[in-house]
Amino acid sequence: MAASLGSELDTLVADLTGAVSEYKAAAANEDQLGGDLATRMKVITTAQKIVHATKKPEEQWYDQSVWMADLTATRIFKKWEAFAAIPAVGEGSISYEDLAKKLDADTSLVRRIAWVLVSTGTLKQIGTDKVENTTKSMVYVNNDSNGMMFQIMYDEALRPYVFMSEYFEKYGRREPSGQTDNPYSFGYQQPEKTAWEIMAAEPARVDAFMRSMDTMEQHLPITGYYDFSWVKEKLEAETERTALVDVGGSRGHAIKAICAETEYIKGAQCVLEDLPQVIEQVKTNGDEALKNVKLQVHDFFTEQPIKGALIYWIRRVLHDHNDTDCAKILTHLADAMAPDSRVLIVDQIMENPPPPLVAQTDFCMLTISGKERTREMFEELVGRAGLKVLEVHLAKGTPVGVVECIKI
Ligand SMILES: C[S@@+](CC[C@H](N)C(=O)[O-])C[C@H]1O[C@@H](n2cnc3c(N)ncnc32)[C@H](O)[C@@H]1O
Repeated sequence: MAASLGSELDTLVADLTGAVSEYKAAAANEDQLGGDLATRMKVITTAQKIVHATKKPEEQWYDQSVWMADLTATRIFKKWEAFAAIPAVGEGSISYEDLAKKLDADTSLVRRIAWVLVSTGTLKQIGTDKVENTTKSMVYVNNDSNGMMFQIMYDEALRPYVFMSEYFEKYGRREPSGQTDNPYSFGYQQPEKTAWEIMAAEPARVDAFMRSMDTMEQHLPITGYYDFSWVKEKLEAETERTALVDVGGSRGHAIKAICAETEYIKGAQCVLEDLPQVIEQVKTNGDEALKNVKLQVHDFFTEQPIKGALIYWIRRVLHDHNDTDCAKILTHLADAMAPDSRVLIVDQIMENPPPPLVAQTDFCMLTISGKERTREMFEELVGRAGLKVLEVHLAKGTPVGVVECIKI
């Protein structure tokens, strides 16, 4: 071992010991503000650095090939409901033979697929002929939202990834910019359609996608990192004024969270905007917490109908779109703003360079011509719409933030 590697490992091990202490302290305090998540991530990233430093360059393909097999084996077992056919954690094991009978498959085939998952720790083998679930494999049982997240990434992103190099051969080495003719539609061999049109043809895929969005929600806090209190005084002086318009607000979950957090922003002062089918669904759902909220059908590529609201809130929308389309969306908001209005863009704020989970999200958005953005990219983007960034408010322990903008 080279001396430099030895001292690098010593430093990393000391960092890891420190990170573990911080994590234990944060976990003991039950820090609700994400400190627990942040300190846990530090343990993981430091441990990964140790592995990275120890691994030789010529060994990288080992992991890459193992992950390819693991992804595929996991997807097959999930589709076959094999994880559900194995007793739940703590309830024992099943022989490969009995599992194969339940799955109507060859025992030898079931064992070979399971071995990949045993090798990566997803499943545990007992002796030579039995297998049991682990807490990791249990996420693939019963439509668990984390398992659905894996499924959606495998089903929706992997095929565009596999064909992406061919895409660039055909369309040129350019960032994709269209709703159609992007790596997603190319990968699905329907270049003339948008991702949503392709997915909509199979209701089960749409259902899986919606479930995965629920999981995303758990990782992307809505409240707790932006101070709405400046709105309070304004609303006391102008009782008729719209407090908040949620642009592309979907089920109204952000409005509910903000009203609950602030109390001084009332549902009746909020407007939920989305496409007709979404607003129709919200009406059908009849959510009691949204009963006073104005439901407004609106296409954000057209003129904003609610003028002079205090806040135009636009969350997890811009990363679906290229810069030209985002500038159009933001320009409609800028045109509707009063001098004291603010646009709050809520999205991931990428670091440069981004950590793996954010880099992969950006890469995934590339398949549909969307992108994640750094603070500088947001500054440039909002400038194109006649806005300027006042401040960026980051949610502790997550890559999410509010980009607070005013009119220039
Ligand atoms: C990724 S979701 C984000 C939903 C919500 N803002 C949130 O934070 O979870 C994007 C939303 O934009 C809506 N949307 C897509 N195109 C739209 C358009 N042209 N006009 C208005 N809403 C649109 C979708 O229906 C969906 O509800």
